[in-house]
This record gives sequence, C-alpha cells and structure tokens, in this order.
Amino acid sequence: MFTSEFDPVYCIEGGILQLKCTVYSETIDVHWFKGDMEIKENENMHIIWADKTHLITFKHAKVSDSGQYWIVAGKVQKQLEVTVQALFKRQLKNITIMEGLEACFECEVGKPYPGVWYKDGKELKSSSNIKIDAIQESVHKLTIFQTALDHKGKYEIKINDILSGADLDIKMSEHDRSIFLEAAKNGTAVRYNIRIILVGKQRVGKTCLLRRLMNEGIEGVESTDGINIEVKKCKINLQTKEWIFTKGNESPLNEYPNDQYADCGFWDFAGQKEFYATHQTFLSRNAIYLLVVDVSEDFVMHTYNNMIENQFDKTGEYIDFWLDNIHCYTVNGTDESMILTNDLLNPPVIIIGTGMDKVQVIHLLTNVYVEQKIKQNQTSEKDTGKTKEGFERFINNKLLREHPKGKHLRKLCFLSNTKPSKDKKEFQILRNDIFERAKEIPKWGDNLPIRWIFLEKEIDRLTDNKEFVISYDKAKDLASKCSFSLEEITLELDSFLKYEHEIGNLIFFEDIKSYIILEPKWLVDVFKCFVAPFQFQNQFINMNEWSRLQSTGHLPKMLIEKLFTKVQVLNLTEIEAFAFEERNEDKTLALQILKEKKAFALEIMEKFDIIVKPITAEKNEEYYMPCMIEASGVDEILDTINVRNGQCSRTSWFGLQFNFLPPAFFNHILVTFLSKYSLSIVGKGRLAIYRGIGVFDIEASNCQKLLVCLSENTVAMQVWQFEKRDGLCYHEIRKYLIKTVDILRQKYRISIIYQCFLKCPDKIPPGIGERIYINDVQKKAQHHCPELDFQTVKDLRRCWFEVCLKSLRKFTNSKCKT
Ligand SMILES: Nc1nc2c(ncn2[C@@H]2O[C@H](COP(=O)(O)OP(=O)(O)OP(=O)(O)O)[C@@H](O)[C@H]2O)c(=O)[nH]1
Repeated sequence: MFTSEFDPVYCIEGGILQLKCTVYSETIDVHWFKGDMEIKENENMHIIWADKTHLITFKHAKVSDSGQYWIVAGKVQKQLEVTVQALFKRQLKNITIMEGLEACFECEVGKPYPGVWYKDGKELKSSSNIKIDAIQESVHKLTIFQTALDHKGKYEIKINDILSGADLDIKMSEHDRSIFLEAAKNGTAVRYNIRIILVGKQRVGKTCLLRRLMNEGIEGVESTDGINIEVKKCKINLQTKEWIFTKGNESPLNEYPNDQYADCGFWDFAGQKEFYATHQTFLSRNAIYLLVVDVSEDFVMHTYNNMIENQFDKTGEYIDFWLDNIHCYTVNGTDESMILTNDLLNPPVIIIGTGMDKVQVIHLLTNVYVEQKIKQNQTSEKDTGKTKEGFERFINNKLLREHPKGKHLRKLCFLSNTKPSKDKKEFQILRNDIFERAKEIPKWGDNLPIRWIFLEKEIDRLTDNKEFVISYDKAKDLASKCSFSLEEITLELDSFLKYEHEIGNLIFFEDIKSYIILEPKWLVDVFKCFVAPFQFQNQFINMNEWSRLQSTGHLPKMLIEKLFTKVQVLNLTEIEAFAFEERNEDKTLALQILKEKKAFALEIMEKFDIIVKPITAEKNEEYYMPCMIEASGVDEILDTINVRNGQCSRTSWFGLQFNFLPPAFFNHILVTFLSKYSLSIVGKGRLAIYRGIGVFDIEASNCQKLLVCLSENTVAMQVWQFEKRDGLCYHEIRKYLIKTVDILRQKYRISIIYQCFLKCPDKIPPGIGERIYINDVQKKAQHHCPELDFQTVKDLRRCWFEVCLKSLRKFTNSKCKT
C-alpha cells in the first residue's frame, strides 16, 4: 500500500509540523489516527492530498501533538512517532526579592527566535532601568534595576507565538529600608536559611527524631531534665538536596558557599510547661515547625473551651495548643507575606507521630481484648487502639480546617524512632519535605548586602568558639571590620541585628541593646534558673525568702543573687578562676562584665514580664514574680479584703473573652496594670497580687478597689466600692484594658481575637453562662439575672460606659435650634 518510509518526525513547539505519506495508487483512501481517535481537520491543522501524496500540516505544533500516529490504508496500518519538543528549554521562573535589588528574568529556547516581553499584558521596551537582551536569540534576558514596589506583576515573553510567564514579587525590607538599600548598593548575595523548630510534650521523642534527621544513632538519648533548647546545624545542597552534617567539634560548615547550600538550624525545645511563658522569644515566623506527638498516647479531640494554661495533657489538646501558639505568635493580621495561598498560611507545621512501634504492639494486644469486649458489647474507640485514625480525623476536623490555625498544617507522618525501617527511608522523606516547605517561607533566598553576610560569618565563628553573648560594642567592632558604613554604623548594625533576630539567627532587643545573644542556650540558662527557681531550694536552706516567694511573689535581691550563682553563663568557670589565680591577674574587669551581663539578664526578664517592679505606696524597688505565686482560692481573697461584709458594693463584670489566650499573656496584662495602679495592701503589708489575680487601689482613699483576674480564656474586671457613691463610671479603666491588650497584641505580634462582655456581679470568677456580649447588647434590652432578679442591660453598662455626651449635646443642640 505505502511507498514512503515512516521515520520519526521531530519539530519544535510553535513550528510547522508536517506528516506525510505516499501510497501505491491515487485511488487508495488514507485515514489518520492519533491513538485510537481518527484525526479531523481544525483551525490549526489541515489534511490534504494530491495524487498519491497525503499530508497533514499543523500550523503551530504543540507539545501535546507529540505521540504515536497511525496511518491506515485499506487493511494496512503504519505507525509514525512524532515528537514536538518544547520551545523553552528553560522557562521563566518566579522571582521574589527585596525592594531596591536587581531582578533578572531569563529563559532559553531550543531554536533561535526573537522574543517580545510583556508586563501585565503590556509590551515592555528597554528603558533607563529595564534592559532587554538576548544571546544569539537563544537566551533571552530581562533585567530590572533598583526594583520598586510598582515593578510587582506578571512578566511574559512571547517567542514564536508561545508564551512563558512568571511573577515578580517585591518585598519591602522589614528592617529600615533606606539603610538596607544603601548597604545593598555595594553588592548583594543570595542566602538560604532554614530554621526547624521541634515542639511538643515532654518525652514524645523530639530529641530522638532530631538525631534521626541528623543521621545519628539514638543510643543514650535521655529525656531532658529541666528546661533546654538544643541547637544543631547542617547544610543542604540546593541541587542534590543532600544534607551535610558536622562531626564532633570541627566546623567545616562555613566552607560551603551560600548560593549553593542552605544553612539549616534545628531548635529542639524541651517540653516543660514552666517554659511556655518565654516562648515568644523563640517562636520565629521564619521557621518550619515539627510538632511531635506520641501516637500511642490517649487522643482527645478538641476540648478547647475549658482549656487553660498548664491544664491539658492529651495529644489532641497538645496539637490544638501548639497550632494556636504558632498561629498567634507568628501571623500578624495585616502581614500578607504569611499568606501562601487561600488555604495555606506560613509558617508551615508538619505533625510527626512517633512511637508507631508501640501502636502496632497495642493493636496486637488489644485485638484479643477487643474481641472479648465486643462479645461483652462494651467496645470503645480507645480500646481498639485506633490512634492513627484519631489523628487523621483530627486533621480532617471541620473546626480545625475552618480555623486559620489549621492552615499551617502541611503534612502528617507516622514513624518510629526506635524501630525505623531498614533503609530509614521515612526520615529521608521527611528531610525532603522539610526542604520543600522551606522554599515557601518568605525569607528563603533573600538577597543580602555582602557585608551583612560577612558579619554573619564572623558571628558564626564566635558561636563556634562557644561565645554565646557579646556586647554591643564588640558587635560594632566586628561590623566595622566587615566595612559597615562608618558614619552610621549603629543604624546599619541595628538594621542587620533586627533582620537576624527576625530570621532567628540571634536574639536582639532594640530597647535593651547592651548585649546581643548569639545562642538561645545563653538565655535558656538564665531563664531556667528563674522560671523554675524552686529546684535550688534544697541548696539554700533556712531561707524564709523561698516561702515568701511562693506566697507573695516577692523576689528579694538576696535571692536574685543566689539564683545568679546557679546560672552557669553568669559565673566564672573554675578553669577561668584558676587561670586568673595562676597568672596572678586582677579579676575585676571580668567580674564587672559578669555584673553587666546579670543586669542585662534582669532587664530581659523584666521585658518578658517574668519579673516586675510594681508601683506601691512605699515606692520600693523590689522585684516580684507573679507567675511563681501559689494559686489561692478567690474566696479566700474576698474574705481577706472583706468584700462580703455587706458594706461593699460590687459593680458588674466587664471582661474580654478570647478565642485563645497564649501562655503568659495575662501576666503581661497584669504587669501593665501594675505599672499604672498601686497594688492594694492586705494583711501585714502583703501586696494583693496572686496567681492570675491582682487587686489595685484606684483612688487615694483606698475605698475603691479594682480586681483584674484571669479565668479560662477570659480576662475580667470588677470594682469594689467600700463607700457607696452613686453614678461612678469606670470607662477609663475599661478603655485601658482594651488598649493594653491591643498594644500587647502589636508588641508581641500576636494574632488573637476577643469579644467584650458584661455580666452580673455574681460569683468570682465570672462563668461563661449569662455573659452579655457587647455586640448583642442591642438585642438584649432586658437581661434576666437569676441572682439579682431583673436587671437591665443599662444597669450593667452604667459603670463601664460613659453616657455619650457628644450625642447628648447633638441632641440638645438640635432641640435648641428647633
Ligand atoms: N517505643 C518508642 N520509644 C521512643 C520513640 N521515640 C522516642 N522514644 C523513647 O522515648 C524517650 C524520650 O525520648 P526523647 O527523644 O528524649 O523525647 P523528648 O520529646 O526529646 O523528651 P524531652 O526532652 O523530655 O522533652 C526515650 O527513652 C526514647 O527512647 C519511638 O518512636 N518509639
């Protein structure tokens, strides 16, 4: 039938593709098929024949035109292989860079053709800050110099009628813009950074998991006793995705080039709850979170409404708690850079269920047990050991998916640290996942001024030499060595330090900048002695100060000094002290530096509201630690202050009900109130501060006291009037509470929401029932209070909301006119 050969046909996308055959006689009918579908003519393709020649022409070949074609004549069929090669050997790639830097789009085509560039559909031409060039019409380049925010958009190139497109995203530098832009003028370099934070309950296998990820064995892993953060580092090859670890004390990691390797740092948190108050220092926005849970433990679903700090223990609750924490500490309502897509928020969280080996054992054990139970008709879900399903149901939980915190979740994986698979593939998969997630984080591949990268290396060198905290002056010296601009060295240095703090490389507070913490371990060492001070009680016996700390929160200077002796990093080591002796040198300078560091440590703890100097009538300068005070019954406090003696009248409650109140947030509120109002004195000079409660004198005669207290996810206030005076309104205090919460939200960049409510002056603390939410006030003009007969909403409002004088005036004015 056929007189032609059927050699494979090649063509480049966009070109003309012709398939041809000749047959023995012009009367022979030829049919063309692709796969098993007969080809029909369309706009882009014509079928023609003349005499014995049959031809199909595709005007613009597409990659999808590739495949097996069949040519059928009578009962004979021949096969023809067609390959349409993509025109673009390299497509344009999305670019995200910081404002002021140079953006370069580049693509490569398989055959030389001219190209036309577009931005948001409009043709682009070369100009003062846009350069278009092409190397032999094969490599096409578009360079935008000194990018500005309005360069954001979709960029495309059309070559031979085929489009390739990519987005340009410009980020405004979070640090001081002008300084950054100035520093960038002397050249920039790309830097890839990954911070991985392991969180979860105690003893769920975080340290073992970290060891596995670092390719180490888990022999000798012991549960961390006390508070700790272990930091480990490695490099990741961006091309091969290989992870490179250091062994022992050598530090070859610095030798790997920044543009080809990502810096990877792991922070392994010990899971002690005492430590939660300090989390905001360590929870970085630019991190990947590995939330570790033990699958063999009991799983309890969403039980959040009644969950308060320190009072939860089940796996589901931990997941809830950590997702809430990560969400509220890392996502700022207005910050678009944390929104990845409609359904995904940064930072990413991967949940890792460890202990799979134990679950299988449970399964085996329980099968017999379950059978018995089934017979007795007594099965429960827990008995069946369906732990894995519990997790999956949790992840698919509608509530979780609707809540923004659910948008951080990327993956759920199950493994065993103690009994991994033979080739330990599950850990390799996890490493790959981590790497892929890292690319989604806004600061991935940031371009930084080269001198900043030099300074980063100098700092790395210090930490390699175990120098964990440096003075600001030392940082200035280093910066000038790295050619930071001399005139404004502190401005640029601050800008650098803020950036490094933001990505979690070091800890720097602009308002307490005498020292810079290069390793979180330093801060942890300080915190651990102060947040859990009672561990040292046995070592300093016969001191009344301990019981006073527990009952009143008073932390006298003498106790502070004692605790400081336990902070390793704030004391000379034995070797150092010995060296001084040996050399017969004066230690004064070294001791002076340690003294300064101690003062800095106190300042940090004050900054985090772990310790506070309340204003009191005596204006003493003593420190208090509200979080150390033993919880006492509210009834006890009422009786001590004589609130129920019949002569004291109590206002309605005003409060804020939060969706989630992160640990220590109430402490921040209390401390802010402590800086404005004097604490009441009860009994023999005891300050009226308790765990989760503060009582303040709000006027000179001490006849009006304000109670501020924490109850579940609620902060509530009530005023006690010991001298009846009608018509008093505390709207300033209400506004102060709201302003305080809003300022704290901004200061700690916490994303939390609340509803304001009023409630009858019944028991303390005010339960959830019978709360009147301010938004509902209009609907509830009459409010039924079981304890005080009928009370109108107006009565409840009166003491917290001023009469709106403006509207009153407007009203009277308008009356006057008429
Ligand atoms: N059976 C089993 N045991 C595990 C697994 N992972 C960890 N363990 C054991 O659990 C104990 C605690 O492990 P760690 O890795 O220290 O746990 P952690 O979460 O770091 O503990 P903290 O440091 O106290 O917060 C160790 O005895 C481990 O051997 C696992 O997958 N299966």
